[in-house]
Amino acid sequence: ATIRRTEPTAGSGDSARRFGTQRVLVEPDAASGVAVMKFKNPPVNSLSLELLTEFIISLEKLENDKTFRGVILTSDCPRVFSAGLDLTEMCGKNPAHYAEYWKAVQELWLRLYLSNLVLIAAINGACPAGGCLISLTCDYRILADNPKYLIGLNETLLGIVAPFWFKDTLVNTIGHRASEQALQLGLLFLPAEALQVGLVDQVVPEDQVLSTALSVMARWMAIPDHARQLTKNMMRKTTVDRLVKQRDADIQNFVSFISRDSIQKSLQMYLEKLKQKKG
Ligand SMILES: CCCCC/C=C\C/C=C\C/C=C/C(=O)SCCNC(=O)CCNC(=O)[C@H](O)C(C)(C)COP(=O)(O)OP(=O)(O)OC[C@H]1O[C@@H](n2cnc3c(N)ncnc32)[C@H](O)[C@@H]1OP(=O)(O)O
Repeated sequence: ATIRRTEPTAGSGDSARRFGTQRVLVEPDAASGVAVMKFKNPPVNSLSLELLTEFIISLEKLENDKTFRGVILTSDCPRVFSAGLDLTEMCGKNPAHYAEYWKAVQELWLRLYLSNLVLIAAINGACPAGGCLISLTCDYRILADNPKYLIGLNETLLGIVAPFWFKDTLVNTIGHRASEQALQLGLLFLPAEALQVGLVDQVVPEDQVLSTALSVMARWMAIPDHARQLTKNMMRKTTVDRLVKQRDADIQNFVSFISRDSIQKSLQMYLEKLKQKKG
């Protein structure tokens, strides 16, 4: 994927400078050590190969810069946090493309789930499937209180299956029984339901999502990094290791599953339905 970096905006010092790429805007505040990362892949922030690649690059840059200890993930697109994996990357392409795409999805999850940074999701829009997965990798989730902003792993509604590491991430967050129902039924939760089941940690009015994320961040930043990071590692490493041990097999599984005629048909029909919704 070709990555175009954005120029820093004119400002009065580091904290006023923006950086990032075409699809991932980064607003750093060096003074507080917190950066706000905004996905900008209109119309719905679908996780295309380009967006995944730019996300990984931007995250790596922040991880390697000791100035930053916390990142808030949010959307620059109105009403959608992320529509999840890009269905056009999984439809009508060849096995080599599917393999490359899946490797990038794995890579992003691995980096996010064990990130040394404090990650907070400021969920300011709809958050299905892969979008929900991204938020689940964070240490804390704040969802805007809007009945249109549904969140959940809805893969079964598309006729596909959430991979085991999506499932593990959900189980680690809301527990086994709730995950069993949520995954099989492909549940998309309203904000109040998401809060009740523990899928998000707070639901706040839409105009307070970012300010709430910043004040929650201050609390997490007050904890010494080494102690917090070791604790996070202790909680999450077993889950990560499961995928690391079988990364290639997981790619092969994905490629053969997604290449099936029946799965391709389901995905095409789902995409068609999304397009028809407008007309
Ligand atoms: C047993 C072995 C198992 C191995 C594992 C195998 C397989 C598992 C693989 C993957 C797991 C999958 C994870 C996923 O994330 S799949 C994606 C699921 N996403 C969704 O279901 C969301 C679909 N989108 C929506 O519901 C809505 O778009 C929205 C996000 C609620 C926003 O609604 P809004 O009304 O604002 O927009 P539109 O619906 O009009 O959409 C605008 C435009 O965007 C296109 N689009 C929407 N979502 C996607 C997407 N995910 N990918 C690509 N394109 C998308 C939509 O078609 C419209 O396009 P148009 O051309 O008409 O403008």
